[in-house]
Amino acid sequence: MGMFFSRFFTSLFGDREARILVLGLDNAGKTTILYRLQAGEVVETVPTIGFNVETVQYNNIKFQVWDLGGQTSIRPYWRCYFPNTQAVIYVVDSTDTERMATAKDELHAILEEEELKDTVVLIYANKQDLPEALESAAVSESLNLHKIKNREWAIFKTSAVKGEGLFEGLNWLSDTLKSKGR
Ligand SMILES: Nc1nc2c(ncn2[C@@H]2O[C@H](COP(=O)(O)OP(=O)(O)OP(=O)(O)O)[C@@H](O)[C@H]2O)c(=O)[nH]1
Ligand SMILES: [Mg+2]
Repeated sequence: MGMFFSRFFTSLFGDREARILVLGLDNAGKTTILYRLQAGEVVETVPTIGFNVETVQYNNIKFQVWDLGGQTSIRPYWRCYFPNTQAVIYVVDSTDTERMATAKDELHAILEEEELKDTVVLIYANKQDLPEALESAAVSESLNLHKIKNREWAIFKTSAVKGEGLFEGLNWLSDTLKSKGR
């Protein structure tokens, strides 16, 4: 009953909440994206050891955005943050062709996780302001996105430094979460 009323009031007043994890290899631009979304500015970052968490209010959803460090040695700790997550934003450095295969493996490992099986996945093909950046179709192919089954996903080209594509992606995410009644 309590649950019913809280859902009812949420749909009436629109203050839905969603917990989002921002994952991806180190240097992909996760922290830059988090602060671009939250504060609208480019901050100087250092590699994240642990996490940053901020609230981003968008389209009547209060997103609780968790940005986790992506270095190889700390990736095993991502799983500590998996429970109760509605969406994953997976960030790829579109210029890092050398590590595209690693980025693919990490993404598909995430998609296999039981605790994340109901999550929606938004992929940001980041650093599009750089001339050597791969197009989203090439990133999509390198990451084997066509193999993703039984889950909503989308890829957006982004530049965290220019502030491009980020909110388009978040828009897709909020629409998708709303249509799933999350
Ligand atoms: N040119 C360009 N550089 C970017 C972009 N996004 C991030 N960067 C740069 O990439 C570097 C790494 O960015 P971070 O946001 O710290 O990367 P991260 O994914 O949080 O890395 P970890 O915390 O180690 O996992 C920084 O020098 C950023 O300024 C972008 O869209 N374009
Ligand atoms: Mg970081």
